[in-house]
Amino acid sequence: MTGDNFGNQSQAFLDWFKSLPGATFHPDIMLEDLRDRGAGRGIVATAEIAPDTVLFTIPRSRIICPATSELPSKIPEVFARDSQDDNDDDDDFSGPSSSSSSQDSWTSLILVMIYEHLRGPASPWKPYLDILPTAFDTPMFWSAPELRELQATSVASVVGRADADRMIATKILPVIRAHADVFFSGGQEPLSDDELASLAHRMGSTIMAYAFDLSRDDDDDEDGEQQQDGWVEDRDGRGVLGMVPMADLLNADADFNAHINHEEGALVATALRRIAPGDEVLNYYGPVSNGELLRRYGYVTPRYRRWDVVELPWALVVARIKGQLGLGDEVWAKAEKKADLDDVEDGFVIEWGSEDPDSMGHVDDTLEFHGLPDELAEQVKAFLKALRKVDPSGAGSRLSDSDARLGVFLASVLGALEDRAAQYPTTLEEDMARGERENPAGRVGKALAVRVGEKVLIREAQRWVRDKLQELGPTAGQSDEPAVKRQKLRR
Ligand SMILES: C[S@@+](CC[C@H](N)C(=O)[O-])C[C@H]1O[C@@H](n2cnc3c(N)ncnc32)[C@H](O)[C@@H]1O
Repeated sequence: MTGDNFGNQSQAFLDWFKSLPGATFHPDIMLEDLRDRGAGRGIVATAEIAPDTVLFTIPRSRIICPATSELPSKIPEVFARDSQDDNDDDDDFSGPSSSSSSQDSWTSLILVMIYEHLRGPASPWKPYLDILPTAFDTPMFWSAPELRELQATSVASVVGRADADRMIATKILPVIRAHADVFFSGGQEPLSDDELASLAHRMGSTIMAYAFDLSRDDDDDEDGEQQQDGWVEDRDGRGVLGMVPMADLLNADADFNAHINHEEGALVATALRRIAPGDEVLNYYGPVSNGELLRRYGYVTPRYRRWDVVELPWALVVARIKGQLGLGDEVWAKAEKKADLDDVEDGFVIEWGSEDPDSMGHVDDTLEFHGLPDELAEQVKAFLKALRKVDPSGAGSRLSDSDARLGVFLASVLGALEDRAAQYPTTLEEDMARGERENPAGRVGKALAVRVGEKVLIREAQRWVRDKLQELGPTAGQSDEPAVKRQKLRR
């Protein structure tokens, strides 16, 4: 694309990066304009790259964080150590934030980023700050009609705009107002509250999509090998957060070819496998659903569907068990008391059960439903056991053998999944037809992709349950739903 400053800013950033003492940048990679596929800037290989090649190195001293910015030395009381030790409510930009004035790793970095931004050319990170985004596609910035397109998806209830507004009002604006001489030291006009709040939103969203968790130590992961616990995402929003120039220019997918090693003095990007000329160098943001990817990063990809999730409320399962066994509230309450569970989970996560990427960053492309959560089965089992005791001649008499109990469990979950699907105002078929008819671009297209992904997951979970019911025999769970052969889905 021509006629804008995009290429010049990329070049200025690259020149600046290469000039940093201790930084390295492999000659066979380059920054690329990927806006035509909605991916901003990215890094691509210009020649074949061998596995384990060091792609670039960022000295820790060049990361933007409270330890490297001069801001904490100017307002030490705000960054006092003991106020940052408390990470309990250190959720993320849109998550719950304590009402106290103490700063956490999110708000500390937001303050640092605002300070460095307001310094303009005086900031040592100016060429880097110039290429960070000013607008976002995360639902935090969507209009009401756009948000409605998210329907009953997992992301709809966790957009977090109000929490972010509250955090900015209680932890960011008061600090800037109290230290206006520090934040506006260049003699510029102080910004209004609205301007500052919008700047804080911008920095918070940048951190959400770009910052790295610097407290992660993967010394034993120096060769990019899979760690004992599997792949760890680079940004989990806890610990010490920092903005890592160049590392955060890597886009990501569920199938990826590069990894950022957190070494003592530097962060080092290495190739996990051979990268062909023209291929994009891709990082890994963790096994997150497309809904979560949209919430944090503002994009979706077909491959991330493998980690999609749907929350199944316990109340839907309970309603189906009660309906099936003809139980009133009173008997159910007695069973609940009898079951005497420490915690009754009020929802369960339905997911495909897909594997993590292998040690070279590969995932296979099949989507296959692997089963219901064990915790859901355990909780239903505990209630059915209790029912046998509190209502032995009624519901209990229909729960005497294990197949009967399994049938009730499966049929209830099948019904609950149907009720969960009905919470979305449109069906999967309607969504797919709309996708084919309109192929909507932008935010509406992303919302459609998230809800189609969730509805396909529900449909496949239903197929799996029907198969299990079928195996139990024709009368199991008194389901009159036809059995449908489970199929493997291909991307
Ligand atoms: C860490 S940054 C990566 C660099 C970014 N492309 C840029 O131009 O600054 C993360 C952001 O890049 C974009 N991104 C990352 N991976 C992507 C992908 N596979 N497809 C589309 N956009 C992607 C999203 O906007 C995301 O919020």
